[in-house]
Amino acid sequence: MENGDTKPRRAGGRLCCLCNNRRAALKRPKTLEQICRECFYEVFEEEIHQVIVDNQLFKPGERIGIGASGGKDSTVLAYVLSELNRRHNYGLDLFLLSVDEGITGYRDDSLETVKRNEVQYGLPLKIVSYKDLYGWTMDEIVKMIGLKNNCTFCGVFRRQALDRGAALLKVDKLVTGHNADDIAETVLLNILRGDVARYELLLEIEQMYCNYNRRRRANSEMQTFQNLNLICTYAYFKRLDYFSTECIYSPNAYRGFAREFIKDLERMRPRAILDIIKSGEDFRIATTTKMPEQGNCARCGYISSQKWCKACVLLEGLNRGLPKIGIGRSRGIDNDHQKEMKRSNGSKNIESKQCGTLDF
Ligand SMILES: Nc1ncnc2c1ncn2[C@@H]1O[C@H](COP(=O)(O)OP(=O)(O)OP(=O)(O)O)[C@@H](O)[C@H]1O
Repeated sequence: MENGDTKPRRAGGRLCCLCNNRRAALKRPKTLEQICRECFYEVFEEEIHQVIVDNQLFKPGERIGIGASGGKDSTVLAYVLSELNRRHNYGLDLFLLSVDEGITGYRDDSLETVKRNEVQYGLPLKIVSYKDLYGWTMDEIVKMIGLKNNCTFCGVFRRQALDRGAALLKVDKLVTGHNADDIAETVLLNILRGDVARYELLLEIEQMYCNYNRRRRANSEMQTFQNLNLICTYAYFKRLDYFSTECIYSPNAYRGFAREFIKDLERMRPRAILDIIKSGEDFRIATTTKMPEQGNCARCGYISSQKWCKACVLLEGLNRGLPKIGIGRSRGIDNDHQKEMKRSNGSKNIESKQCGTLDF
């Protein structure tokens, strides 16, 4: 995600619109009100609390995993959730869950931040690694396939690794720190790609709160996301300990363009991001459009609309030295595999290896 660690702009010498007492420190994009730091903390935290309550996201006694990358969003999420859990007596058992993709000089450093967060917030931490789950680190994958398409491997493996880690922790739900900017980018990118099926699936998956329901992500009703600038401001004012370096393997120019475009729009109209998300939510797919049917991967059991899930397809390609299998639009294992095997004259049985070494 974009590094937005800019110092928040001062809102002149005006008084806070909410308390009428302290000096205003920033402007809220939603209401354009000038507010002070203390009122900002309260509004920011209570907005999240309200969404949790309105959508009955959690039940007392539940075990909740927090996807912790060490970045600002998940650090703010972990901090705010543990504060709210205490303040409002949610009665939740919170855990940090990190995925080590095996990216030297990036993830190893950010994991050090998460280890400090473990102590600072008193939340137990579980780390699962691509090496243990799939037998490959991202460093090794990039060595084999180069920089092009490496984000596809990383994204697919991470999504599944988070689910596997959640199963190991026996959590009832997994929450991630996707912010409003991430969601708006995804809405825009999928419209630009004309990929409606993926669009719906991503909207479902890339929500700040995903209900974790063993091997299957249920539809979440959570539809409110905090804006990236506000998250940066919150982390900056609160002096939270987070890691803010960009991944060394993520050139992803197309997403970068969408990000810059959205930022420009936001500068002109602060509500732009929320409006893009709203449009995404209101977007209805024509009933004549064929949607993928969701089932389970025949090999590892993970949620999949194809015979094999994307992670198994990609992993098979890596293990066979045919890493292009499964890259690009999802046409299913049979199609991709046949093409790649034709090219390589291969004749091995595709269903020969298990996906990863850990079971659900
Ligand atoms: N390696 C990881 N381990 C655990 N959770 C992760 C990991 N990478 C991403 N996530 C989860 O997915 C969310 C969105 O991912 P994204 O790639 O935008 O994260 P980031 O920019 O590295 O960090 P952040 O979103 O925390 O600022 C994160 O907030 C986090 O909850």
